[in-house]
Amino acid sequence: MGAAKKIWNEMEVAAEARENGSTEFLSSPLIVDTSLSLPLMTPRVIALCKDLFKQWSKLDDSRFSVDTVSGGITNLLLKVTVKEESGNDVSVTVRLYGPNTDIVINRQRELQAIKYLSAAGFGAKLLAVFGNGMVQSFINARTLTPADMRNPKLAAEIAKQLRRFHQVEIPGSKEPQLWNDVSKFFEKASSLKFDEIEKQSMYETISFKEVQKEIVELKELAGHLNAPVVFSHNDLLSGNIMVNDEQEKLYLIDFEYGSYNYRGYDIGNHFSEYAGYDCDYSLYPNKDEQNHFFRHYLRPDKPEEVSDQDLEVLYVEANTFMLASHLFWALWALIQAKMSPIDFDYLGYFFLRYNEYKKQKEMCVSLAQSYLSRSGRGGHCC
Ligand SMILES: Nc1ncnc2c1ncn2[C@@H]1O[C@H](COP(=O)(O)OP(=O)(O)OP(=O)(O)O)[C@@H](O)[C@H]1O
Repeated sequence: MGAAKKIWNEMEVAAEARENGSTEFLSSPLIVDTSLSLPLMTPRVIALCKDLFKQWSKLDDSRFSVDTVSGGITNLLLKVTVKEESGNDVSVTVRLYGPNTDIVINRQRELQAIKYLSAAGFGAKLLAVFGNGMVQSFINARTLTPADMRNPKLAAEIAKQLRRFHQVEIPGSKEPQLWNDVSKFFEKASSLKFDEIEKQSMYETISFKEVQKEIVELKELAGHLNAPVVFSHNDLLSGNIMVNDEQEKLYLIDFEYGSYNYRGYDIGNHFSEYAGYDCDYSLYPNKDEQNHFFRHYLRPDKPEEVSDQDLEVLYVEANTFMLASHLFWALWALIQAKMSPIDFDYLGYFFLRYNEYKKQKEMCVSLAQSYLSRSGRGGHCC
């Protein structure tokens, strides 16, 4: 391994030192223009890597290769591979934040979370930050498909990992952020103006009075559940879960939306993602599939010993907060429709999520209400 291992070790040592709070992140003020084509962007990414990692500063540019890993709907992710003089390759990922994403993503919150989550063994290691992005270790694993998530073995592993994730303690306020975020999104989403006439007229069909009423009622109902609050991932879709099949190792990645939140929200949001990229909500997990997940979440060591009562509590939480996740991503989509330069039908996505919310509302609300009346709580709710 020689020099390659040395460079890697130096990067990891620096990253670990920062995780222990002993130094700042490696950082550079450089910004890489995300509107450039990959060939034009490549020399700038190489210059950035040389600026950040002094061990690479004297290497010839021909030793670097830069490829696109994913142009997600939020960021651009690049893989940079450096060929060592010894012939060994070292790879890192360079994540370029999408323009205007700081409106929906709290970058300070994300960096703080990465520090502690990565120390607890979650996700990729944070190696450095720069003007409009961050450099992380490259994970050798495949990304899950939506169908993988309902594979019983993988679902059990996701549940187990999510339990561990929820046990990580992140310093700072432990207040659940869901309703703060929804309310911030609502403020922005309800006062947009689109230049395109078609978009503006579609936007004008939305009744924000109705949306606000839905938010207030759901918040009140959910409040009666007294749901446990944990540090949540909040965006556990298949693209944010990777698996190395040989090592049977599962990775939860991308903590952009992570915050203290209701555990049921994280799980309900994850279940909504069974719908996949085509948003086929008929793929939402049935009660047996949900219970399988809950058993492994609640008792990874003895899933069969979870009581019916504990299963019911989590079932009610997950399916009530699933409604909240539709509202959250619907409002998020409206903001993106205005702010994001990415060519995606965000306005259409608002309607997909909001209509699904309306479709599921009655069933989920009556599930929660009948649970609350049986358990003698929340007498006058809703
Ligand atoms: N450290 C990593 N190593 C290897 N591959 C990665 C790494 N991080 C992300 N990926 C791959 O890149 C894809 C996109 O990553 P990520 O979700 O972080 O980007 P994103 O821009 O936030 O995407 P989206 O907005 O669509 O959620 C992942 O699905 C995964 O396949």
